Amino acid sequence: MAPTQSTQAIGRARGLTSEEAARRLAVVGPNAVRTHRAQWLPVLVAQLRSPLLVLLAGAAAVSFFLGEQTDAVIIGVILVVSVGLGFTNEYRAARAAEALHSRIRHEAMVVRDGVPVRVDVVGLVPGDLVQLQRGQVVPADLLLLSTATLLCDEGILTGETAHVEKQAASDGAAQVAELDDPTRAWMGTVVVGGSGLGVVTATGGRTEFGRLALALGSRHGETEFQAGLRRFSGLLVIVAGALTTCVFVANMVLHRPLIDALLFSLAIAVGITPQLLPAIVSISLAVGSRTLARQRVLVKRLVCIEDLGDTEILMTDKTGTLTEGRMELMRSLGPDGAPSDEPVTIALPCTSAPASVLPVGEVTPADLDVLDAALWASPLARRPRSLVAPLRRVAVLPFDHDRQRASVVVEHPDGRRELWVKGAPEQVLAACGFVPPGTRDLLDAEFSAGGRVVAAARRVLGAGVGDELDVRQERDLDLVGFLVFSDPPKASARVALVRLRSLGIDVKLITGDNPLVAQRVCAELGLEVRAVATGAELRGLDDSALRDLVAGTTIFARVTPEDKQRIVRAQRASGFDVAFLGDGVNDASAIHAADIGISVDTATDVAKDAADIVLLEKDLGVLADGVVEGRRIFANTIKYVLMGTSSNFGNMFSAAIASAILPFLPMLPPQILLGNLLYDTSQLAIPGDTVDAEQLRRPSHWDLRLVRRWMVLFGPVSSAFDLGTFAVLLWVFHADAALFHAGWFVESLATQALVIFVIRTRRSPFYRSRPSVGLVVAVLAAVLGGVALPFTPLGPPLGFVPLPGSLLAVIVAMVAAYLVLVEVAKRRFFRLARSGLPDSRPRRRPPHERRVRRRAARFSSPHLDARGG
Ligand SMILES: Nc1ncnc2c1ncn2[C@@H]1O[C@H](COP(=O)(O)OP(=O)(O)OP(=O)(O)O)[C@@H](O)[C@H]1O
Ligand SMILES: [Mg+2]
Repeated sequence: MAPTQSTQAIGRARGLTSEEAARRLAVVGPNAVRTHRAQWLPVLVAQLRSPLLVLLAGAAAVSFFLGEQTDAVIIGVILVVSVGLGFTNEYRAARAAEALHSRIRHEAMVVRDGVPVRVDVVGLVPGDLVQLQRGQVVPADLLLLSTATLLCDEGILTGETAHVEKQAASDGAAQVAELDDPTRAWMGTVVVGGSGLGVVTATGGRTEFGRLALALGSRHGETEFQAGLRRFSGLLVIVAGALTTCVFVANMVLHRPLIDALLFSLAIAVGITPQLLPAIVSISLAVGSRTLARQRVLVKRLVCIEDLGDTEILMTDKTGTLTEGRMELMRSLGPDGAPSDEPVTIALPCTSAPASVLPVGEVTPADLDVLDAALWASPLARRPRSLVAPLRRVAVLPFDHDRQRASVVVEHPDGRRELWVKGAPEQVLAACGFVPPGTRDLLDAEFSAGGRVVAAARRVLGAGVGDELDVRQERDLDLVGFLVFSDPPKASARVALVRLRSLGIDVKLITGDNPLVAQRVCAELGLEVRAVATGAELRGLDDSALRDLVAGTTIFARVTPEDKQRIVRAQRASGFDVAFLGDGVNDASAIHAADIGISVDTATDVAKDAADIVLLEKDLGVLADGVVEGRRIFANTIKYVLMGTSSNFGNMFSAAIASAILPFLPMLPPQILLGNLLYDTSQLAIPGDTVDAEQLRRPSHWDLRLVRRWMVLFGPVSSAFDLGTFAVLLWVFHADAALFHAGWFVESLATQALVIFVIRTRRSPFYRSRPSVGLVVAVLAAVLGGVALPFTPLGPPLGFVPLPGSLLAVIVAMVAAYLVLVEVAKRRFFRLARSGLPDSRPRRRPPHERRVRRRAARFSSPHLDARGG
């Protein structure tokens, strides 16, 4: 356990001076458990970590000393260029990720030089005085100096869902802190109620949370997409390993020179493995994140873009997303529906502003939430404002999303005390002693009109009663009336909903508001509602009943934060990829529970923190753009994968077979590597390729089985074709080794590079889909370069001779025939794939680990020593 700061700190209500804070920061380092600085060394090391490259370099070195200098040098150059290519692309992407990270700031309220200032959480040092408020993530381990009904959710540390009540430390505070010590607030936990002030005792890696986060390692958890990539690479490694071994053994049996056989088999293995896959993915993501940033979507981690593309169900809140979110008080009504000032009067002091903001007249908009701010600003509140100004607020029980009420004990100048309550009408009526007949009908009519309705009620207290206020006192109230706020549907949301539907995304509404209001909003926006459920209906259900209900329901209304989370879980449990969009404290746990958590720049800390994606604007249209971008990236990555598993793979496979049959090696190791390099370079244009509109219409999913079936079908098609080429070369052109090498080099490069035009689209024939200019240029350049090579001065050292015109003509014809063959096979393949083939979904990561990682992203610094001690 961390040693506590001396209790003298309690006396230092002025906090640290800026100089002292800077001095301490220099000593203890930033308050971070991660670094997001792009570092070139690890990127380079990752490039070199491929055992294949190391083996190949080793073998080349050996052959250098055995006298094969030219070969060895050529291989060396090709390897350096390959690694350089991967490195520059990956590093550029890492820089893009760094830039992205710096755009999302996390701050805490800290007292420095005697005044409260906002400080980047990374700059906190032991001894800093930190203010805590509902919705905040505790920015460091704290010893609490004062609290006001401070409640923390420590689930991130303890795994328990119960909220923990905190209290201020007395002077003789224990020197050793235990996790269950109520006078401590721990970094990474969430303030769910009340407020407090604490002094920082530990930062960064020395906090409880820091230890937990560091134990997980600094790498981010895999997303579904990355897991898919990893399994795919694993598949290829196995295939490459088996093939290489066979080739090597066969060549040994044929008494070929050891080094030649080794170099040849290694070159084949290099040819098969998709070395550029990581680079392709990184470029796609970096380009995608820049595009998204322009569309006002910030992605916390690059890889989340692809998961965004997976979205099948979007669960969203109402206020500000489907509605304008700019509230205006329209009416203040008595219980009978007649206009009355009284409800406004009662409601005004029931704000979440701390009780210390006294008298009531001094409440400022900064202390208020949207609804309360609208109330205070309303012209209808002019007279009531002067009525409440002389009142004293004795005690406050702030609004919370579970009970959906706010209460306050007010004292009149003559000493009379009253309990004033405002909140969701259902909740306030439940606490009223008598409800006049007709009131519920009045209420339903107001709800159906779609506005936000809040009820006000009161109870007279005995003299001197009410210094302390708790929930049990919210009873036997007299209903005073209702406040009706307008919150009109957003015009842009209608268009966005249509777009989301056309993307195959099912939109559902989860709100704390009344079901009739939710229905009205959906009706106005044209969102088809299958069924409506309220939080109360869900609470009695067990998991499987809940899952069934959630599956068929569009609107979930009057839900608590806990309900929101359960709904998201239940929806995911039926196997769908669920995105959740919300901005309040009450949304944070649901954001965490979703596959893709989405929040808004203006959201509360916790919501923003829990999110993978932050919208600079709360707008569904922007989100639809993000989904499209995610799918585009995914589609392009899959193109590369399918490419790598068809011709490229087939060519290497035929070379392997041919090596066992031919009297000479079918291609020399440097030639294989060079062809591979040219091919790879042309593939670097894939991330910028266009994607057919129909491919963007469905959620994207990794389907390893599809890839495997593709490989099994197209590998042999390509190989069969190669064998045909061999036959032509040997028996028609009577090629010797050099001519054979040159002929097959050109033919294999042309087939494997050009086939992208067939594979990149599911349309048939392929020319009905237009590729990007960049791709066309890159592929043609690679192929023409390959064809020209034997005619250049580079030809002879590489072991090529110029091709006769007749052979070139035959190769052109064969390549054309090959493309037609693949086209036909492709059509059959996708027809088969469409019928049947249930999706095999990968297992998901344990949610808790994911939460720790997401929260750790908050405590990230661009400095290398970020791990702090
Ligand atoms: N400041 C407040 N004081 C009193 N009652 C409030 C206040 N804010 C909201 N309410 C009541 O509580 C209900 C639930 O509000 P809450 O903010 O929890 O819903 P929400 O789930 O965030 O809704 P949305 O989906 O619109 O964002 C509201 O419908 C309203 O009746
Ligand atoms: Mg909300």
